[in-house]
Amino acid sequence: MDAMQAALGRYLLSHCESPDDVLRDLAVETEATAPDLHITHYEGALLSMITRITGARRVVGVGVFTGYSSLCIARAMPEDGRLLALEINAEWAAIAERYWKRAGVDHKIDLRVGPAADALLALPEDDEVDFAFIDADKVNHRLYYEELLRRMRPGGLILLADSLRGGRVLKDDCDAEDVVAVRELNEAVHADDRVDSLIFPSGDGATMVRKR
Ligand SMILES: C[S@@+](CC[C@H](N)C(=O)[O-])C[C@H]1O[C@@H](n2cnc3c(N)ncnc32)[C@H](O)[C@@H]1O
Repeated sequence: MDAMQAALGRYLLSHCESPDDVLRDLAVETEATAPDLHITHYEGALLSMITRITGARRVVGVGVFTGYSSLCIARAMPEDGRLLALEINAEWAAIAERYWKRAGVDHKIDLRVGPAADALLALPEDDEVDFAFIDADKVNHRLYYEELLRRMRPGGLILLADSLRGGRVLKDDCDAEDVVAVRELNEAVHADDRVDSLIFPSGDGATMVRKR
């Protein structure tokens, strides 16, 4: 990252809602747990903003990790909103639960520990999801996308994390499994006439998808 990019990153952070003590402590504990997996505070603030703008009450989060994104979404949901939070790793999910409780949003979150595919396939077909944030194992994002799209209400929003893979989606000779999966998903979403979509360059890129 060059100096201008780093300075702009700090500028963006200084112009969004600041993290409170709960988010700050969670970031510190997360950094000590698995430094490379967590979302940034800027991305968390963006998730809060999207949740507020859309007024989402039925939300699904795929890939909880230690709970930063879920906490930002849950705080921004109305009191009767419900977030179905899916995470395969019980140790990380336990950290998330502690911070959700401390923030007073645990009553809004239904945590399921196990493979996300199992939980999504078990959801009723007529479910009316308003907003879904998919940020888990990239090779399965296509499956999560399809299962959630079937359950979104028209006008509902899906946000897919990490759509650029650090620029490796551009490198045709890169055949890493996650990069190939994301590249194929980007093409499939772009060609999908059930949705409007665009990739925007926040973090590692994110695809915003609106069901028609
Ligand atoms: C990039 S991290 C998510 C970061 C998170 N959104 C946050 O707020 O910081 C990806 C997460 O997906 C989880 N994951 C990977 N495979 C999964 C699966 N099959 N089902 C559910 N969760 C999975 C990982 O354990 C990890 O916690």
